[in-house]
Amino acid sequence: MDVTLTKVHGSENDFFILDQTKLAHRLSEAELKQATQQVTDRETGLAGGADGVLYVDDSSHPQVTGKMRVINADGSEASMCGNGIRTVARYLSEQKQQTNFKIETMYADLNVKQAQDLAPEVKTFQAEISPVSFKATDIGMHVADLAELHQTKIPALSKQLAFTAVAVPNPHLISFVDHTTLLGPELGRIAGYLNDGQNPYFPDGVNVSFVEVLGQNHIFVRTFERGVGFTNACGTGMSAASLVYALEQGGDFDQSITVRNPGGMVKTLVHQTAAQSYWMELIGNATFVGAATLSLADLLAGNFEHVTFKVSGEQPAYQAFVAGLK
Ligand SMILES: N[C@@H](CCC[C@H](N)C(=O)O)C(=O)O
Repeated sequence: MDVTLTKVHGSENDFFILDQTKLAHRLSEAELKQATQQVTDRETGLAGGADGVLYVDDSSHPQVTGKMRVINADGSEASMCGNGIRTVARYLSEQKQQTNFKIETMYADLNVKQAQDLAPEVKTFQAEISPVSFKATDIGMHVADLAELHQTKIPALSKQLAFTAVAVPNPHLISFVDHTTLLGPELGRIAGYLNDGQNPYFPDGVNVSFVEVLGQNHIFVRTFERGVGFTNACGTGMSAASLVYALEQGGDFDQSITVRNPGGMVKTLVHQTAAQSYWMELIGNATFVGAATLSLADLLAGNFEHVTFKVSGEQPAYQAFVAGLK
């Protein structure tokens, strides 16, 4: 039996979409992990590898169009993926002929919709990012018995940098930095340590983002992701960074925030619904790079010698969009 994996990206945070509803039988939990580790490997994987695999399935929830599960490159499961959900939104939109619908994720059924293209021929979708929590118990954080972490130094990590931790609902640690620090080695050092599985602060790991303020409602976010490492962009990280920017650094609620990243640019909106109750909107490209077809046996064996890869032709428009960013 043949399987098709669609290679996609949001801000060059790249994934394969595998639609379980098209298979004769659903992959087991062990197969999901095995297939993900094999296709994502940057050296030996499929079509240059990827940051993870987005598994699409039917949802049993009423009024929900489909379900997304996110498996990181290392085989761990993430509760959400902001760049990924836009590409799954586009995939389901084309499959089901809908433009405004809900997708089931681990903790919430999230609203998604087609948005105005960010640039010519750059298909764009927007997604609700929620639920938000600052509670240490929701973040998996153990820092000096603190119930929450806001703009606080953790001397074991850095004597200079202050951090805020938030779950959206996957866990994020955010620090506002200058340009030199944004591009320097500190992010890799700190995030590498916090994702080593041994440290006492985030035993299950955490996505770590450094943020530079470029102007009013204009930020740059660089992220080291749990379960992956450095990625070109992290959608939930950019949403979390936008929220912390609005709360701590003078960013505006309910107004478009431009978020640059190493792979391009997205827009976010941060909303407050009640005291300490927030949600965000993430708007960005949902680009299909191409489609790989191979046998299920080869997928599970990690044998990519007999793959047919059909290029979509969308990537030049995306690259022109990035080249035009100021
Ligand atoms: N790249 C994603 C986040 C993927 C999950 C993350 N690695 C985690 O383990 O929480 C995004 O765009 O949000």
